[in-house]
Amino acid sequence: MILARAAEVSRRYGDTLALDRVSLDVAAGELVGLLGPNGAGKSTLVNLLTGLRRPSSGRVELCGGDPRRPASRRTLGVTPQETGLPASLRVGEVVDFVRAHYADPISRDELLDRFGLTDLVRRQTGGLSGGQKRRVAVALAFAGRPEIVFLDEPTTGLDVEARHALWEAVRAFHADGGTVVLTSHYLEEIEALARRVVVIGGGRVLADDTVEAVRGLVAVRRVSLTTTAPLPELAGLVGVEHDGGRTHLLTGDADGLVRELVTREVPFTDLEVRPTSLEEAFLSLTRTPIAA
Ligand SMILES: Nc1ncnc2c1ncn2[C@@H]1O[C@H](COP(=O)(O)OP(=O)(O)OP(=O)(O)O)[C@@H](O)[C@H]1O
Repeated sequence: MILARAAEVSRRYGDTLALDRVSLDVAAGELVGLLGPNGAGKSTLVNLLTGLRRPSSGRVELCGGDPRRPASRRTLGVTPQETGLPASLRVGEVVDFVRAHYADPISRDELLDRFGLTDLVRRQTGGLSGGQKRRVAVALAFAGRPEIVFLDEPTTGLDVEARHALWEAVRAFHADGGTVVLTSHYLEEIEALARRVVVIGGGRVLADDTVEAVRGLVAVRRVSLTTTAPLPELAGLVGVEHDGGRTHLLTGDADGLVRELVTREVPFTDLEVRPTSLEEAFLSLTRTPIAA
């Protein structure tokens, strides 16, 4: 059963095309990571699928209906990228307030325990640290025993220990049959939780595959050299850039590329091989057509 679906969805904000004909199906029981750099369109996609915004064109569905209808959202839990908690309420009071919206909520103690918040139950949210607030915001998505949860960058601002505790809670929800869609800038984070990763860049789905396959796509290296000769056709190139007399070759197999440069007798000086950032890897993916 498909719980969330985007079909050829585009979304514009004025002149900005935030999503460009994106299609995505999330089946019940899946844990899907949306990976992409800043401004890729991840939050926009989450906002459309959770009914916070309308697509400019295309269709979105949540639990078989229009996400903007409250009935479709009954079994939905969301933690948006930014949340505001009522500063003067205690953690326990906020949890109870959210629980009160649902017919069969999880018990307060269980929710607090799952997210390691039991010690904070009497603390006013205004006095919590950024990481503590984030953990409360994520926990609230689970208050109504949702079938599907959308978590937009859930671990932003969390230290390593808190991040791992949160991953554990998400894994437990998923192990019980829950469906999760989470966004992240980090493949490592998605790898820790999901098998399926959807890479979004420039408002498009660049890849929708296993974490292992995507790791191969984004493990791009930059081989820089100075040469006066025109370059022959080289295998495995995902991008070429020129700047100030230097040529930068982006490739998934730097060793193979260097071997090829040598065997093809390309004259070069000042060879340099370095990893690209994920951001650069995404840019090269955006420029290179990738078989979906
Ligand atoms: N309300 C808005 N008004 C105008 N432009 C917007 C709005 N929301 C998003 N955008 C633009 O749409 C594009 C996609 O933004 P979005 O927030 O969906 O990306 P993202 O992948 O979630 O990025 P980040 O990782 O930085 O949160 C960006 O160019 C952004 O500036």
